[in-house]
Amino acid sequence: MSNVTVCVRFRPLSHKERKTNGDKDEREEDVIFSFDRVFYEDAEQSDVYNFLAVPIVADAISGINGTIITYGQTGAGKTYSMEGPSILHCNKQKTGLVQRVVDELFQSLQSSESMAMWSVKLSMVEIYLEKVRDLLDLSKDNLQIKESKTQGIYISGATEVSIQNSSDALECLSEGIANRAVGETLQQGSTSDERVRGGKIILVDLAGSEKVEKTGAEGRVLDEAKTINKSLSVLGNVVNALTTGKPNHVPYRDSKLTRILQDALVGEKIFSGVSESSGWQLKSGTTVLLFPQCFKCTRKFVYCSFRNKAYLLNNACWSITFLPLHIVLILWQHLSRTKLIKTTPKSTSPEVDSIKKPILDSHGQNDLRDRILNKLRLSLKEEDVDLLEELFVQEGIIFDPNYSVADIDSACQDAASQEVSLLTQAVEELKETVEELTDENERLRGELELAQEAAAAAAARADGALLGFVPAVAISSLLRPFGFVPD
Ligand SMILES: Nc1ncnc2c1ncn2[C@@H]1O[C@H](COP(=O)(O)OP(=O)(O)OP(=O)(O)O)[C@@H](O)[C@H]1O
Repeated sequence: MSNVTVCVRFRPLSHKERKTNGDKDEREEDVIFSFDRVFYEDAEQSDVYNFLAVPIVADAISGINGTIITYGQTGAGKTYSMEGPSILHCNKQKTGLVQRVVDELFQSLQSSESMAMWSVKLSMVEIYLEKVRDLLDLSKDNLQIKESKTQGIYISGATEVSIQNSSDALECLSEGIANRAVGETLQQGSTSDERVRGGKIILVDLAGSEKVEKTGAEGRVLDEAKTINKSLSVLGNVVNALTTGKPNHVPYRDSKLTRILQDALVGEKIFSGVSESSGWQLKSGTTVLLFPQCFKCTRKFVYCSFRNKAYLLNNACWSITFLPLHIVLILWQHLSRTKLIKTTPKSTSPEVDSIKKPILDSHGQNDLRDRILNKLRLSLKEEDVDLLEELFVQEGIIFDPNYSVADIDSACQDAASQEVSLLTQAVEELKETVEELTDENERLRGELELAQEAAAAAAARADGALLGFVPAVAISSLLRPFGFVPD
């Protein structure tokens, strides 16, 4: 059964980060996401592997494809999670996902009788400026992505190294990594009798999109950043199309990344008997999205939760000083929709159960979130909606599992009317101020007129003695051009 799992991993702060701002509480606001699993800074590599990769290896051996994608800003820990400190030389505790996947794969294959005939092939490619480069043969710098009935999506002409054991695999991976891997694919196939069963594991280290914003990059670096952004945005569009009812127009072909990941993301119409089922599902096995992060401060609220797998990440936060937050949010929005494709929740471990907080089901939660925010946006400004979000979170309205949909709706209305009444009060206060100012203006005008009359009378008395009668107004207009202004 298809499944998309979304995890976040917080790495420990480095010594320098601790010195600069690690001890300070710089939080202005919390960021709250929900994930299938949160790995905190004390999580071991084995915890991450056991949760997200073990099922993928088991699926691959049964001929089901699996994909692990890491996404995050520079220095967040993508490579550490994937490869550990070094693909070849690192202690057991720090060994990354790639090595563990390889070890487990060979152990399982070698111990499985039904897998007496198997073969494992490994390819490594990098998508660079929308060209697929072969990291095991750098002369192949523009490989084509093709599709066949038997193989599904494949990279035509990519070097496939036959691997007999895990140390061969790691040597080969290390060679490819030295050629600067962005994406890595590890493919395993097996044959038995006349049946051919192939499972593919794709391991992807997505480049971060923040580079262009933070560095003001130019030239080639800018081109690089733009293509990275484009492929991330196409990834979002693909997931969007799969989840929002236009599966006939899924733009897999708009980027090399999505084309390669098509098997992992593909939507497939499910037929049940003679009647077509309503849903679209992922055809492949598990796709895992791992977001490595630093455990730092935050500025904005976000929340989402998923059916039977909702986690409240209380007080978990990170710095947006270098986080391309809007990119993450857009991606996140797509990812939360991805969850809607999933039809059968997987059972989770007791450890996971102990930290999770199931809320509403994914449809309910997403509908509810959209409804609340759309309602508020109709009547309030964006900043006000942000404030209300803050209020909701502080009051625990959104996330308290005891709140019903009706409670939340009514809380939303209360908050909106509270906002309206504050605004009405402000208008009343403004009206009073305007009235006071009008009165003051009137009073000043009166004083001015009196003063003008007095001045006119005095002038008339003086002129009358010499010239006879001259109207006061005429005197005042004669004197004004010379700067005379009566008190
Ligand atoms: N979970 C962790 N535990 C201990 N150290 C970690 C952890 N995650 C990352 N680190 C350390 O943090 C630093 C940055 O990690 P890493 O190189 O994996 O980041 P990255 O996301 O791959 O960055 P880039 O995109 O620049 O390659 C490294 O020194 C790494 O050893």
